[in-house]
Amino acid sequence: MWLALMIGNSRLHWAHFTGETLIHAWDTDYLPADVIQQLSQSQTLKDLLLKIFPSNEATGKARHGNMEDFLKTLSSSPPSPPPLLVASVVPSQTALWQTYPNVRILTLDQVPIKGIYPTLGIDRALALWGAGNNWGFPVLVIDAGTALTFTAADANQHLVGGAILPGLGLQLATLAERTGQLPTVELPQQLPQRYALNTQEAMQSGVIYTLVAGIKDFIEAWWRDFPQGNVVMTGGDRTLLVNYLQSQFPEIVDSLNVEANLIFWGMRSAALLQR
Ligand SMILES: Nc1ncnc2c1ncn2[C@@H]1O[C@H](COP(=O)(O)OP(=O)(O)O)[C@@H](O)[C@H]1O
Ligand SMILES: CC(C)(COP(=O)(O)O)[C@@H](O)C(=O)NCCC(=O)O
Ligand SMILES: [K+]
Repeated sequence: MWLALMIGNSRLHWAHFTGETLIHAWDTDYLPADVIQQLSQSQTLKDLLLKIFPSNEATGKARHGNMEDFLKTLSSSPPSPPPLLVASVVPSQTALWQTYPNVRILTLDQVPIKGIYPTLGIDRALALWGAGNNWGFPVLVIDAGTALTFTAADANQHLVGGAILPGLGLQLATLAERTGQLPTVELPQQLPQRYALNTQEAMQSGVIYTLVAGIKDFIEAWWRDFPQGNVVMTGGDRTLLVNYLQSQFPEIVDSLNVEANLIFWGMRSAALLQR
């Protein structure tokens, strides 16, 4: 067994693999440096997972099923800390994981997309590779994370390019942080009223309606250039975004694939290629 860790700008994304099979994926907050040090001494998988499973329910909520049940099902454990494959877009966080004994850090040159520019985020490259392997190329990946990114590759698995903008959460947070009167606002579960009559809903409306319109525009432009092109959405805000899109442009959602684990598929494939 082995663990994959994708370090994003908001949090850590984990996956537990047995060989090529993804058993379980979950997210946690960043871990303090001393906890990472302790992980190196973890003798069993359960031991290790208990350390990286935060007590805080909200941040530790497993993507699939319940973590407690999952831990109970673990029968065999390896004798030493399990191999850890790390990909990161946060260099200060990557540095903390260098101490882990059985660690491998993925780099951009290990992702077989052609025409990659040197500063492309490895999360974007891995998600693109994972999506193309599963649905086929050409493919456009929309990653609704801290930043929202569009990343596309053509039928020859060559990078077409993409775009980066502040994600849903970041747009709202920036408004609250950089103004004198705007409050902290959560993302609503459903599409709000476009014409809001209070500040919170006005912020939600502005951020959500413009982002949804922008996503629709990117997807339509993609289909003009690549009529057979696939579109895959991932990232922490994917479900909310699909809800919003569904209310306004259901025909777009019909042609959209939504997958939480794209980056892990890319990591699995990159790991296999390196062997
Ligand atoms: N527990 C959580 N912690 C942080 N972000 C969360 C959480 N649950 C949902 N989100 C949403 O996920 C988004 C971040 O997406 P994610 O893909 O996890 O980020 P990254 O990969 O950049 O770390 C935030 O904008 C937020 O709205
Ligand atoms: C665009 C990103 C900040 C997205 O990061 P995320 O929101 O997934 O944490 C990351 O992919 C990155 O730092 N990219 C480097 C610049 C580029 O891709 O061109
Ligand atoms: K992202």
